[in-house]
Amino acid sequence: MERYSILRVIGEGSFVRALLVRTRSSQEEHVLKEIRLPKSHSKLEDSRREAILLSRMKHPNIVAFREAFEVDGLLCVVMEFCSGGDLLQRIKQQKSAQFCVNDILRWFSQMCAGARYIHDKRVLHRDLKSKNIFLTENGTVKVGDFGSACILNSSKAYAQTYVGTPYYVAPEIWENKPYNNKSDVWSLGCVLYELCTLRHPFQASSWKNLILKVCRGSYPPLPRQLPYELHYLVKHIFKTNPKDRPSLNTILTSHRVSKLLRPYSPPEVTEVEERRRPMCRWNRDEGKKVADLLGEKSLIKTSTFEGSEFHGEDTARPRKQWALEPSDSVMEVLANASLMSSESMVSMNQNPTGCTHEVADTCFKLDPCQHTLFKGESIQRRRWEKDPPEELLLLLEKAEVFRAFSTFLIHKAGDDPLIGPLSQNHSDDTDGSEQEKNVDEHRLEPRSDDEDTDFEEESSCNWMEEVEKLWPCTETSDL
Ligand SMILES: Nc1ncnc2c1ncn2[C@@H]1O[C@H](COP(=O)(O)OP(=O)(O)OP(=O)(O)O)[C@@H](O)[C@H]1O
Repeated sequence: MERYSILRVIGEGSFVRALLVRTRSSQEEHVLKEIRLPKSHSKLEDSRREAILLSRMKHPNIVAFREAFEVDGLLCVVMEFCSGGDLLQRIKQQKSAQFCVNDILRWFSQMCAGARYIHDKRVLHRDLKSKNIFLTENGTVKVGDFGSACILNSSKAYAQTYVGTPYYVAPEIWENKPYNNKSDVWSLGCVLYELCTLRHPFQASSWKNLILKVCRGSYPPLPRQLPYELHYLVKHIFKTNPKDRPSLNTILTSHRVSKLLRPYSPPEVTEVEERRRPMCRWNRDEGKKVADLLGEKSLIKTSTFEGSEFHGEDTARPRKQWALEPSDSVMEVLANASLMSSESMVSMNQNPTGCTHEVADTCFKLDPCQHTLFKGESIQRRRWEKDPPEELLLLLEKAEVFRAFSTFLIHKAGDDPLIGPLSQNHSDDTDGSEQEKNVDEHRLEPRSDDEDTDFEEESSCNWMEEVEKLWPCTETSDL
């Protein structure tokens, strides 16, 4: 501890204190998080999780870990200081001025790159929200706060309780279904929506309405002036069935929005993508065939008088043409050129079912009874129930809003969950939800992304139990 001098306290909760410190040797500023260590062994391990997980993450879009140590019953985690503050503060600073599209794309691309790295390590963050996404001095986005993260297929006991923030929690969590990488995607979708609108996508004055809206994927549409790709992405991310949601890898590489995001990806990420893309090379025979064909095409073209029609001239202008045999240099270039394999064509032009977008669109339109035709097969699409369990809704209906305040303890924060950090006031006139459903069903309707669910936590969390614990006086016989 003597290696650091404390500059100021930047945040304080019941168990955690965040300090801005200066490292005496280098004079660099860092954040030192002091976490009060619990007495019980299992909870002790939980507390160490953030330090352990953070120490394993090395990525330009993840808050860098420096060191961790224990002293006087405190776990101290020292990490990079992001002097630009968090995204929530940044959004609030805007007041009502919208962000420019470039900023939205840059930040979103970088947070996806950071979160994809986490998923690649089979870790779920589980508390992605604008408050946990930081900006450095030069405007780089860093995903932080791994206090709620979990390693997949780890302790089932931990998996029983989903630690999250209600505004950002995916429908499958409320529906008591297994959560997976797509649940983090939902949360990032909420952050993206906030960047686009400066509002939460799901806003309500009661728990029941909040959960209903989330479970129906019902949110006010994005401003029309935003690019079509962003509309499409948000709609895709807020699919209530996680299998229909794209993974972060899809978003960054093969989604309609990818080409808009790519210029903003950190160079390291683009390089990794290049390495992931299988490289195929022409062999010499194939190269010769293509070169021959090109040669023929040139010959055919040269039999017409280029430009005469357009310019109204009838003078023949001879074009350069290949000799009958393609030159050695052409053969050389073709032999070494990378050929886009059919696999990468799929990622560029097709959805993960293998249909091109046009074909898949047709499949979708021809398919009112939820069957998707592909390669002559009829594949039954699985669907999730539309609404959360009736039992849960009845419980929530009985719960008074002020009790919802304590429910937020499940999510380890102290604010009223129904006054989100961006909520203007407690009441919400958008509780009526159906009209908020996005329109343009055919154009924007994304298709199932089953193969894209990288991994899934085996045990589901049990919200029913959590809610019942909070409202023990509720007579279950009344339900
Ligand atoms: N690496 C960092 N760089 C800059 N500020 C940080 C960093 N990490 C945390 N902070 C800030 O420190 C404060 C406390 O953060 P901390 O993660 O302890 O709790 P919190 O975000 O307030 O609560 P929660 O437990 O809900 O995440 C917050 O204002 C946060 O923005």
